Amino acid sequence: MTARLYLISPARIDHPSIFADELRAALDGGDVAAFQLRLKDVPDDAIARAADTLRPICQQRDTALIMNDRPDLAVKLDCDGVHVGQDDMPYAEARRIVGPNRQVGVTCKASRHLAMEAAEAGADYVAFGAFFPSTTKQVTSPASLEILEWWNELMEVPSVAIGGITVENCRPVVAAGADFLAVASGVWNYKEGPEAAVRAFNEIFSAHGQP
Ligand SMILES: Cc1ncc(COP(=O)(O)OP(=O)(O)O)c(N)n1
Ligand SMILES: Cc1ncsc1CCOP(=O)(O)O
Ligand SMILES: [Mg+2]
Repeated sequence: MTARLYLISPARIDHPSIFADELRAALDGGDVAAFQLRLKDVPDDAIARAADTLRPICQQRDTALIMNDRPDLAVKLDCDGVHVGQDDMPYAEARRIVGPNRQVGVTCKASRHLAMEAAEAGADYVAFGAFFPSTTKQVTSPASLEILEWWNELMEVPSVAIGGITVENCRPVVAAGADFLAVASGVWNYKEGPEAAVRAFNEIFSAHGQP
């Protein structure tokens, strides 16, 4: 399977209707499997405004809308899933809140043990990282490519690679077998703009899939 892009939102979206144009442009650049609304320290009503504006854009393009941290808001705002980290809540609690029909992804940092645990419990994907220094989040768990190779060899549950991934540095992550590359800055701050970034990532994914 070739890798796919998992887009992470900027940490703040102060004007959802302006950001909507940026998101549309990014998604026009090519395939994006998922878009995660990751608004940190933002009031619920602002998260709701952003979700309501961005949901139809994701739906039109078959991009799953994933809520970060908050399974309650994933349900309330009709998202396709939720992502929870080790400091947010246990997988089982997130699953109980969202039910069986929404996706639950779990941060597993650089830990084989956390990933096995999450997969056995029923997570829809496990996220490993950080693979590179990130300007979006302080990296506390540097991950190496071996964990992706090991996971890809042994397990069916999809893996997400995250942390400082860019068009320029992503090739070894793709080659190591990551199913999804989760990217924030590498898309929003790409020198030629988000649409060009999504196009460039997809060109790399397709080239890797060629015999
Ligand atoms: C796809 C994906 N992977 C990892 C994370 C990080 O989650 P977490 O450790 O809970 O940190 P915050 O993003 O909440 O700051 C993620 N959000 N998405
Ligand atoms: C949320 C998160 N978790 C580990 S690194 C990271 C930030 C991802 O953003 P970027 O692609 O800009 O490094
Ligand atoms: Mg979190």
